[in-house]
Amino acid sequence: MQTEFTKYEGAGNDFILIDNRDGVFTPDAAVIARLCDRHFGIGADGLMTLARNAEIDCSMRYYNADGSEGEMCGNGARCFALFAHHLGIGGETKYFDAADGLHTARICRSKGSAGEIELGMTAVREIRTGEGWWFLNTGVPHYVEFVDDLESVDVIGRGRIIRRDTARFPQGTNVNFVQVTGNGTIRVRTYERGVENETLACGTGATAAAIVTNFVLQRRTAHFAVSVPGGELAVRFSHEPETQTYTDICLTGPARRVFGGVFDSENF
Ligand SMILES: N[C@H](CCC[C@H](N)C(=O)O)C(=O)O
Repeated sequence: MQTEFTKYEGAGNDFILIDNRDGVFTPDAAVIARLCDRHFGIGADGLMTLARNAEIDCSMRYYNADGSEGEMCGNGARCFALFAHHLGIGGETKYFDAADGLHTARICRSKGSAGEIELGMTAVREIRTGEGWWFLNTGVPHYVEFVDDLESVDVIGRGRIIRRDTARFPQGTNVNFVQVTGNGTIRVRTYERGVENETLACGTGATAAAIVTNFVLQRRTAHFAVSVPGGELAVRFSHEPETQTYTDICLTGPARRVFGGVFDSENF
C-alpha cells in the first residue's frame, strides 16, 4: 500500500506527518521506528497522524522515533497545526486534541512553506522537586536541572540514565538542562524519551524549563525567550504565585514544510 507523507520541522525538531482522515494508516511501532530511522527510512524525531474529529478541527496522535506513543509534542503540534493549515482544515485558529487534552494553535504568520504558530498548552501537572532537580508534566513528563555551562554538559550520557530512572519517574522522563542567561532568557538542551540522540529542540521541554525558572527564581517574569540548539522559541503563561499555579500557557515558534513523498508499506 502506498502512503503519502509530508516532512515538517520546528526549530530543528523534525517529524513525518500523515493525513489519516481516511483512517487507512494503522500506526504500528515497528513500522514507525523504521520510517523515522535516518538510514533505513525517511528520518525524523517523531511521527504524527492527523485524524478526523466530529466536534473540533482534527485530532493529533504523536509517536516517538522508537515507535512509542507520547501524549504531546510542542514542536510537533506547531508543525501539525501548519500541516492542517496547508490541508485547508480549520480557520486561523485550529482546534484539535492530542492524548493530553485539547489544544488551540493560532497561525500568526504563514508564507510559502513556513509559518509562526502560537500553541496553547494544557495546564501544568505534578510539579515536584528533589535535590538539584525539578519535575513537572507539560503534556509529557519533564526533568529540569540548572547548569552554569550548557556546552560542557554530557546531555546524551546523563540524559540516558535519568530518562530511565523509573524509581523517581515511573513513566520515564524527558531530560532538560537549563542555563539562565538573563532576566527572562534561558538556554535549553534536551534528551527526550523515545529518541536515541539529542534533539535540536523540545517544545514541551522549553515550556517546562521556563516554568521551573519562574518557580525557582520566584520572579514575576511570565515571558521567556528560550534558545535551543535548533532555533528560538517563546513561552508565556499566567502565574498565581500564592498557589503556584500556571495556566494559559503558550508556546510560540516556527514550523516549516520541508518535503513530501510516498512510501510503500510493504518496505517497512
Ligand atoms: N519533541 C517534543 C516532545 C516529544 C515527546 C516525547 N519525547 C515523550 O515524552 O515521549 C516536544 O517538542 O515537545
